Amino acid sequence: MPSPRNGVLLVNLGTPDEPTPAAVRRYLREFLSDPRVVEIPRAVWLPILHLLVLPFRPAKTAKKYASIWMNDGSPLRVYTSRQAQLLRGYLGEKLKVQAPVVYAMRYGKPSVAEGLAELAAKGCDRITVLPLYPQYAGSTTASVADAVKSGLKHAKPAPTVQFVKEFHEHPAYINAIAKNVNDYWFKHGRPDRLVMSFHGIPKAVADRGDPYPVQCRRTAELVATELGWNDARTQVTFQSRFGRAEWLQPYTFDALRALGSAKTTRVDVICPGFAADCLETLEEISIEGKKEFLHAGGRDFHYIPTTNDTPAFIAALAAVAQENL
Ligand SMILES: C=CC1=C(C)c2cc3[nH]c(cc4nc(cc5[nH]c(cc1n2)c(C)c5CCC(=O)O)C(CCC(=O)O)=C4C)c(C)c3C=C
Ligand SMILES: [Fe+2]
Ligand SMILES: [Fe+2]
Repeated sequence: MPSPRNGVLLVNLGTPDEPTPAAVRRYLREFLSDPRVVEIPRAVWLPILHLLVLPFRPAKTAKKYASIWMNDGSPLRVYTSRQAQLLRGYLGEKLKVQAPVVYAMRYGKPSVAEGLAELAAKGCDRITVLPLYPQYAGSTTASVADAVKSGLKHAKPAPTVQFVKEFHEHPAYINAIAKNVNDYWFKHGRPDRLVMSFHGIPKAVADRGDPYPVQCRRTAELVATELGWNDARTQVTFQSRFGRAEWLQPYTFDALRALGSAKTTRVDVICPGFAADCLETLEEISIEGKKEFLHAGGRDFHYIPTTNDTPAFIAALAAVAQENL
């Protein structure tokens, strides 16, 4: 019997191929058609999506993507692909675990099915799927699980799959976030207030039992404690509200405006729920959030880049992957 061969599949959300309305429309069509993402009856949602969202939103969103685009493409893709490459090296050299690591995107390319096929072609029959979402949410994590299930429908023989449901309180993850903040503060000094901003979800979804907000608050508490800032200087907020329904509160922009009005001298913002910098951090927080704070009367705004390809975060991914190999 040949020994089983491990492989790791990192999965992130996905991002447009180009910062153009057409590419953004393709991306949003796939993303927002997922019933895990918009939990309203299809007969109600699909007409709204096709008549009110897809004709208008892509042009606006494409401009935002253009403002953060990197030489090598969308930041989310650039960092996710670096994470896969660095994790492969880390597992092999530091942990002596020979396991191919590939990345996939839940929406767009390379798809989860393609990632699974690539690992199968490398001879992997035990696959650890590591969604790059530290906090579990139905709209993100469970949607990756759906894609894995359908991606393996025709696999013969199907590999054994270990699915990482969450790592929101893993010590190596908490350490990577705290170290990133401390390194930043060592270079740039400390703020008066630290805002930890997480992507929101609809309040109704949370009320139906999604563990996401509890996990976000747990992560924030652990990071704050690690920093010695588990007190009134730190606050947790939720960003990226989509649509008119109520989302998790407090909203990040409201909090930034309130801090500005209170003449807070300096605010630093971190986004611990994002494994990679992306539109939601680089445009919404670093550009728009800064404007909100400064226009309201704040003086100094710092967005601390997320952990991206920092060694401590790669070590955290390696620890999480290894525990699930
Ligand atoms: C980190 C976890 C995320 C959760 C939870 C999440 C929920 C969620 N998102 C939308 C709608 C949109 N999100 C968009 C972008 C986006 N979202 C996440 C992460 C989470 N989303 C990331 C990493 C990104 C950035 C992608 C990139 O290319 O950089 C967008 C697209 C941009 C836009 O048009 O505003 C939408 C739309 C919903 C509805 C939802 C939960 C119900
Ligand atoms: Fe989102
Ligand atoms: Fe947004």
